[in-house]
Amino acid sequence: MPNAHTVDQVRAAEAPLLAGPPPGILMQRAVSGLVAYVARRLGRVHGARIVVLAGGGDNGGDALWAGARLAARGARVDALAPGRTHPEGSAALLAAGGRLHGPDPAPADEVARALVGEADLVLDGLLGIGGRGGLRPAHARLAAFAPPRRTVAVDVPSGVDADTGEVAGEAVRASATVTFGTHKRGLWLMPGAAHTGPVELVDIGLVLPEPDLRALDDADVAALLPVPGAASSKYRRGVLGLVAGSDAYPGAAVLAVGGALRGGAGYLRVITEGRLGAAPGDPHSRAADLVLRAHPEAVVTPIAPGDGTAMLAAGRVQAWAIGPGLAPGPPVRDLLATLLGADEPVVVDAGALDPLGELLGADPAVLRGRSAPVLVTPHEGEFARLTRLALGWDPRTTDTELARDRLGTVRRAAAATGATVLLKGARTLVVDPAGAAWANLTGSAWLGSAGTGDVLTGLIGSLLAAGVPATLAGAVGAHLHGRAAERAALPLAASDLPDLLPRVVTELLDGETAPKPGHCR
Ligand SMILES: NC(=O)C1=CN([C@@H]2O[C@H](COP(=O)(O)OP(=O)(O)OC[C@H]3O[C@@H](n4cnc5c(N)ncnc54)[C@H](OP(=O)(O)O)[C@@H]3O)[C@@H](O)[C@H]2O)[C@@H](O)CC1
Ligand SMILES: [K+]
Repeated sequence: MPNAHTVDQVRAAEAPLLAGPPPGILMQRAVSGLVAYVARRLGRVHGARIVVLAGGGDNGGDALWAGARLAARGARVDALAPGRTHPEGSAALLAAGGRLHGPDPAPADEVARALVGEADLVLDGLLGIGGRGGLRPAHARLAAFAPPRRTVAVDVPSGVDADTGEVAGEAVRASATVTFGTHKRGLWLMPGAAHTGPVELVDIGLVLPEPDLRALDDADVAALLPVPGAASSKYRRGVLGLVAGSDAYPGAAVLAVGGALRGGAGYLRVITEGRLGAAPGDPHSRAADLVLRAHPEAVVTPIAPGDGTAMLAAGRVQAWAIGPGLAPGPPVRDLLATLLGADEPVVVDAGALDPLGELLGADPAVLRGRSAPVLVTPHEGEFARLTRLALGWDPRTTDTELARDRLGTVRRAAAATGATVLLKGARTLVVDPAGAAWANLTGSAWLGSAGTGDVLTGLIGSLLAAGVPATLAGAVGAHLHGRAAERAALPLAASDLPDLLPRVVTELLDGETAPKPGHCR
């Protein structure tokens, strides 16, 4: 299981190792890992042109020492220093035949631009975990010169807050980040996570405490997946009640059903909202027709809008998912209130999120009396609306807070509402009311298209129905959903995802997609 720690946790873990002999051992371990990565990436060190962006702290020290070792192996190394430099690092570089530009006089922009333009690789050692606030102007100017495809960030892309992922002003964009000891939390949190490229973890021998943020890898997900055994039956594997689809939005139900079926639900009851047919007891809905045409294995019950009694009468379930393709309004609020009154786990998405916000606004304790969890799955816009309705947060402030401290903001929302919050996005986060948090490391930017969230809701609902605890159901669902997206033909459409899940699950269970140690995308 990959883990991420806060800067304070890293500092505390480093302290005993820094206090003991031999001096500088941690930095030399870090440098060895960094040089090994660079050599592997370049293929040939001798004759390669390397530019080091060297800040004044130990992060600059790492980059300068790496530069020295690469220069000793025949690379041409130029270091650009916007201020004072790490004394031992710069001395080592000069002794190995490297060149140091700056700090007095400061390297001219034309010189920096020319060197960086010719470089095979740029090592960003401007700032690491000791950085505070936005980059200072001289650092920011150099950061702007770093070419994203040829830049490797040392520990953290400079300008990205290592704790929160905040990017205040200019920040290096790297094609990869080599980080030391553990993943820094900010590497997994947007917007900083967009600056890292793949992250390579170098073990420097830290003994670390419980992580502040976790991620699942393929092996974790394979171990958590509910797999039927000899004693399984369609009921024992879990019955999901999926409330999705209306006459206005029937397609969302089809997508959610696809996700649910490929999530392994043993039995799927689909409740669609429609108008009542001509004869009493003859309800009819477009969503029901579409679902049955696409997925004949689903058992579909059309109900009149807001008819909670008919919804519950569809049969017993182990978990509910509600929202895809529903238009927010009083009928959905009634259905949701009915589900909250029953004590099964519930996934709340899309058209059921505003109604949940209203229920929470009217009674902040509405989720506290339940023993079964409620998992909400908003994207950023829906999160801002949900927290406005439920908690009275100003949506503009919420947007700012999400950019400043995404994890902290989601933790506050989960704690205040009593819901487990899955915030969808480039690095989906899942946080339970007690603050336990997972970041999802799979996926592709192509997932940002209509309908992909409906598939995710069905998938997570299936996992909940099979008995996977809510936070893990969210994290496992997001992982599988992301892996499916990585395998999609491009451009991806949401309806491709359910059909890609069987291959993903098969590979996971066969152990074929295990990532390289320490590597996350
Ligand atoms: N400790 C260890 O054992 C190991 C540590 N390792 C490495 O050390 C790194 C941490 O090193 P660090 O603590 O020296 O911090 P780091 O980020 O290099 O520089 C901080 C200095 O920069 C300045 N500054 C601050 N904010 C700024 C801003 N916005 N814009 C511009 N400048 C700013 C400020 O200096 P000031 O000018 O204020 O005196 C501050 O003192 C870590 O990321 C890893 O790479 C590895 O070798 C493994 C072993
Ligand atoms: K850096």
